[in-house]
Amino acid sequence: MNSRTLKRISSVRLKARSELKPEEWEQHHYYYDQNVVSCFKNQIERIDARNITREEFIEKYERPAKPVIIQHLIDDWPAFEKWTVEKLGRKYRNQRFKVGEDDDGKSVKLKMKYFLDYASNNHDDSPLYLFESSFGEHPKKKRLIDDYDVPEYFTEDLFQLVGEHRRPPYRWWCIGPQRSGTGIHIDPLGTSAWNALISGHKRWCIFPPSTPRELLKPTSSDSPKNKDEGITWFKVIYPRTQLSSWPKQYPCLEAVQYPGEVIFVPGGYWHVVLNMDLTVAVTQNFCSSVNFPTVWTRVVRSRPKMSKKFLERLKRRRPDLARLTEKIDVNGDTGPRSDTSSSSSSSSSADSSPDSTDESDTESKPTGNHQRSFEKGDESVVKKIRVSEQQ
Ligand SMILES: O=C(O)CCC(=O)C(=O)O
Ligand SMILES: [Fe+2]
Repeated sequence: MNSRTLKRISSVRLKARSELKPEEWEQHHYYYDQNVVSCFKNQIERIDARNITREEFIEKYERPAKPVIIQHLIDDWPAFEKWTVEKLGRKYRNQRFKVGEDDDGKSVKLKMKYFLDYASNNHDDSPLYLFESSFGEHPKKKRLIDDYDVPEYFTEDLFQLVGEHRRPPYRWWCIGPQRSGTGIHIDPLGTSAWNALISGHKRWCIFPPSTPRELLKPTSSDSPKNKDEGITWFKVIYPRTQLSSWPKQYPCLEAVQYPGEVIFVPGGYWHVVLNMDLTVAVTQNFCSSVNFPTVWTRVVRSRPKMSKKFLERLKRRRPDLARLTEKIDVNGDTGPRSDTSSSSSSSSSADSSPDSTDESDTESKPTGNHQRSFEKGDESVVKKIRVSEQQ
């Protein structure tokens, strides 16, 4: 690493992971372990988008909630030419991108030129991960939007109805150094996701929604300072999933995602990701008419203000779904929540108080050393909630 880079990285490391002393970033020597960044499993079904229409995809995969890797869905994206490390380093050289959050929930940012130097020249156990959700609102970074299109299978996007400024964050542009990743989690608000890989390789494990969190989540005794990191999961939990004693009803689906492939993660599924080499990807979460009943329940419970606006817009634009909300029992069980704190099963005050603000939201998108929140505008809110959840 260049000495300027090192200087910037030292300061960013301290802000993004205040619990780690400088020497603790490399304490496990994972850099020297080739095993964790290798994978020969291929347990997630693959399909070729050239032979499957949107309607077929919805009936065969989205409705039955089947995880699947889709080939040839994004072959025409300009991103394959535009998002090479060289070109990104030139076009966005001095733009600052989010690589983490500080203890107050504020974004920690780093210029592209420093991040790319760090990404290819660090020995960290779980390196910083560039995970940017607000590129759409930024004069220069918003040029990234021109380089991809939402794939045709995923074009229904009901949160669009509440407006760009009111909807929860929904798209993330990601550059992951080797060994960086996303700890085990369920995506927020019952949303499903697609994740499109432009370059590099991602190792995925996916588990059914019914898998008990106690089986899947590393604890502080497994790894006192790194329990939420993707690599920690692969070191600590993954080996257990491969034993004959692992419960058969919670199968581990493991696969490598290759460049050009899009993975579909249905709402409610647990998933964990490790970047096997330097990756560039874009991912979006969505509410469609298929996952609408679950998402609606979650929105009413944790974003009461947004749910009112959502219903108002649905009445005008999707009266069928507006009528459907009357039949949904929002107090019923919708399976595991998306929060990651092991102690938290309590519901937010929003559940019972219609006047409470959306700030009581407990649905965040927390992963590894980057916490992706589903809150817009005030990132500190999420941190506040996460703290209060753990009390
Ligand atoms: O590519 C990754 O790191 C996984 C991202 C993910 O699961 C998420 O953003 O929810
Ligand atoms: Fe996710």
